[in-house]
Amino acid sequence: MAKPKKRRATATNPAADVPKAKRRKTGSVQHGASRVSTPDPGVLAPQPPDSDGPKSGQIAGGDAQFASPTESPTTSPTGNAAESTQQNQDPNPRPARLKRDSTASSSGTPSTTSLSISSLLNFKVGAKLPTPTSQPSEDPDPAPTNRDATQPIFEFTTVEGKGRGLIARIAIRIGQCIVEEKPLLQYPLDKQLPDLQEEIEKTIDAMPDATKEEWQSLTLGDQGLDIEHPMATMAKAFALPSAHGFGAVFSTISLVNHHCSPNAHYNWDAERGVGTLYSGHKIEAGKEITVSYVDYREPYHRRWRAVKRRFDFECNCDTCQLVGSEAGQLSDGRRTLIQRLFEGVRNEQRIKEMSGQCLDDCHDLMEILKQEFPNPAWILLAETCSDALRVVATHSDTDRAVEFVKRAHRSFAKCEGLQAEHVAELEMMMKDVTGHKGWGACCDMKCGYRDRFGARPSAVGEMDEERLSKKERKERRERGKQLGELWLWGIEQSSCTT
Ligand SMILES: C[S@@+](CC[C@H](N)C(=O)[O-])C[C@H]1O[C@@H](n2cnc3c(N)ncnc32)[C@H](O)[C@@H]1O
Repeated sequence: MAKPKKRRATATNPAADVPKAKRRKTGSVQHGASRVSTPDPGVLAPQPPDSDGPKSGQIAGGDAQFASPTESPTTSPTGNAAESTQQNQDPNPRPARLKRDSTASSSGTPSTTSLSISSLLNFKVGAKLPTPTSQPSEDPDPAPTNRDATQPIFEFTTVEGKGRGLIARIAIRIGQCIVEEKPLLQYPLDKQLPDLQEEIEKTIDAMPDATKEEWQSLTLGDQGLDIEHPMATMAKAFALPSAHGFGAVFSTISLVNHHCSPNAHYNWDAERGVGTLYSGHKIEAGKEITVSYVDYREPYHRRWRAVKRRFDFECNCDTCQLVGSEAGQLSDGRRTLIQRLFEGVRNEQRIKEMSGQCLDDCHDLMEILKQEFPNPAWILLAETCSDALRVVATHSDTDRAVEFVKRAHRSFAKCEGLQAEHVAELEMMMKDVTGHKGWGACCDMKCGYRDRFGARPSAVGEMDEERLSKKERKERRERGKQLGELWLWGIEQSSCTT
């Protein structure tokens, strides 16, 4: 998984969005899914074994924690998958195709620095993060967590045309934590192979035996490895983005294969220094668990090139196999549109001057995403809610912001867990939405926002509900819901005035 690129990197989500309070630094390895502060070059972080020994749910001796088949929190639509991406990576990642001992341990606590990873969420500088609670407040449909689980819900199997992969042993619910684990090691992605080789050798030498074994079990031979820099090429092949500009190699998560319509989502949790893998939608027993190594919103040819250039293989996933067919053309058309819409709704000038259009576009995005990913790409839906939140926050529209922040929180929580940094930020915003970094950024009374978006209309009349039949009450509620949706997205319809 060499060359991870920035998570959710977009032209309109610059590092400047990151709250200053969260741009902490340490002298060495840095953690945080996508933003870099200045890393101390060349510091690799060997991961010492947990002093407490293996915990339940870990791969023996290690820190990977799995969801338990016995745990069954309620689930609902949620979070999927996306790109875990970072762009400054190695050009020649090589796949390693060797068996691994699934009982080996992962380990270690990297020295951490925390950076805000919320490329889509803008929080005011100096805002204090809440301590994440076990359940999101006011979330009627909380994301399941399985962090204390005891049994793996997947197994490692050979997958045709891909080498090893993770297969669901049992049905996995939407938004379920599949695994979270500490990395075996981390390294700066911009290191050149000779330097990296040297540093990784030192790091491995310093590893406890159990960790060393896990590292070795990732690959059992030299196949695909650069003879002069075998360790470095191996690290590049298995790295996922961790702190900005750094890659992390995991005992388990690094073995998840790529798909252009993935069903799981990888995230780096900077606060805790762990990688997490959450299911993006229901995964049936026997199905492969996949993530996307690249920005899968792109059409086929761009994805193909990105995978080839950064990871040096040709994707054979179901979505890529549509190429040349009508379905493939439709998919490409939708993804091209999805990309354009994302770009448009993140353009600050446009948010200020064409807020109505931006909100419309967010609404269209939701619809197209649902068409393109019938198994919902929840991470993309979550991002869309965040984008809509930014639009309405810019214009100090509290009513809509409250709604979007709830939706974004719920979707992100299911993709990345309640403890993820920006999920915690959203949770705090749910208490005070004016804490959004962009709150009130547009003070221009000529922007037209107020003309177009009025206050929330009362969805239904004053009629006494008790006089209605059950059926009428139900219809009325449905109608109210529809009107609420139209209002939320600023969609003008005469029926709104019912
Ligand atoms: C990080 S490794 C994943 C684990 C790997 N399957 C193994 O056995 O070590 C990435 C490699 O897996 C293979 N792979 C992953 N996803 C694939 C896909 N969609 N199509 C073809 N090969 C894939 C490629 O060889 C790639 O270089």
